[in-house]
Amino acid sequence: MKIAVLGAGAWGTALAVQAVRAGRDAVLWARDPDRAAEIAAARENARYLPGAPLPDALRVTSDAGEALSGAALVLMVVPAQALGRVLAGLPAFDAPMLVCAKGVEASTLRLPLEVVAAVRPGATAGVLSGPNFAHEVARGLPAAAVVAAADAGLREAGLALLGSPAFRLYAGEDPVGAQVGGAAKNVIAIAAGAVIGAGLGENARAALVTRGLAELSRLAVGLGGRAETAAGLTGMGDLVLTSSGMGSRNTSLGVALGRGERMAEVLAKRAGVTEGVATAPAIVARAAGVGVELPICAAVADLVADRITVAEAMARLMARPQRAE
Ligand SMILES: NC(=O)C1=CN([C@@H]2O[C@H](COP(=O)(O)OP(=O)(O)OC[C@H]3O[C@@H](n4cnc5c(N)ncnc54)[C@H](O)[C@@H]3O)[C@@H](O)[C@H]2O)C=CC1
Ligand SMILES: O=C(CO)COP(=O)(O)O
Repeated sequence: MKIAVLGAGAWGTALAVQAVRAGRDAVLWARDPDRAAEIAAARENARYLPGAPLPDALRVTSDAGEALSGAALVLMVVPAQALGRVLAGLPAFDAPMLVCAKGVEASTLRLPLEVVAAVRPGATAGVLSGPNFAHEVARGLPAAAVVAAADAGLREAGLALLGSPAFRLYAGEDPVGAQVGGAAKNVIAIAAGAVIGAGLGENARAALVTRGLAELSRLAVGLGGRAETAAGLTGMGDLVLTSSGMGSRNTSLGVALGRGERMAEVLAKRAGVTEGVATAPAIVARAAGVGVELPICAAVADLVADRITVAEAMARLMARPQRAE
């Protein structure tokens, strides 16, 4: 059985390695032919996932038709802001897909599966999400994630095709909650990093992570998802992982901002995507549309737009009216 992995960043590369480990015929698609050739020749994705050798059986191509031909499952692993454009440019395919991006499309305020529905109406799609740093999955270290989809066949196929002893997959029936968790945790992680960078302490970080969880839970419910999903791998699990240390790009960006660096300087130094930056204002606007307030995400949106400092953002959050937890 073949799995096509579209997007050769860190996570796409790690998932392609995982697909081979799970016994599948895996093909990794990179949009740039030179990059695809470079990865195939070096047997390593030196730019996005250095130090992770690629198994011989993994094929790398820049031809999307070749990647998709005969695939039983497609993993969409381009960043959230590129998902719609990439989907629109693909040739026709029938295989179900799992979107692995975590974010909200800034131009439309859509969650990833809403992007799929708009660009590829009728496609069977779900999400793969959970606390998973790419480099650890590539090494085969133990990890768990959720295949969340409305379609039972896709949930079963995802678990059967991609799971392995070190990559434990759970079926999830709340794709909305899973997508909100994946998107919001990136934003909250920026806040968590920012307070650490600014020297505001571990108490502040724990408070932000916990109240951030309340934000993502409220929004999941506001968009038709389930509150309890927030307590699972795609909510609390990923929020804890992402907010815990410099292994996260979102947290490390927050730390740099907390230390007083400007956004332009921070972004200029990084090669990969930091999803929380574009998602912060988008998720706040999307939540406002359903009457849900996200004060921490709103503070991050102001922070990444260089409108306030970390100290000002924290002061604003601390000055909110007292209320029941
Ligand atoms: N890196 C990780 O540990 C994990 C990442 N994710 C999510 O997976 C998604 C992809 O992240 P990474 O693989 O880490 O990204 P990355 O930063 O390692 O690489 C970005 C990839 O996206 C490609 N790309 C950028 N703009 C594009 C465009 N307009 N069209 C097509 N391709 C484009 C780049 O060429 C590159 O291959 C994100 O939504 C991220 O939140 C999810 C779980 C783990
Ligand atoms: O999604 C991730 C972990 O689950 C990766 O987080 P960062 O994008 O912050 O590195």
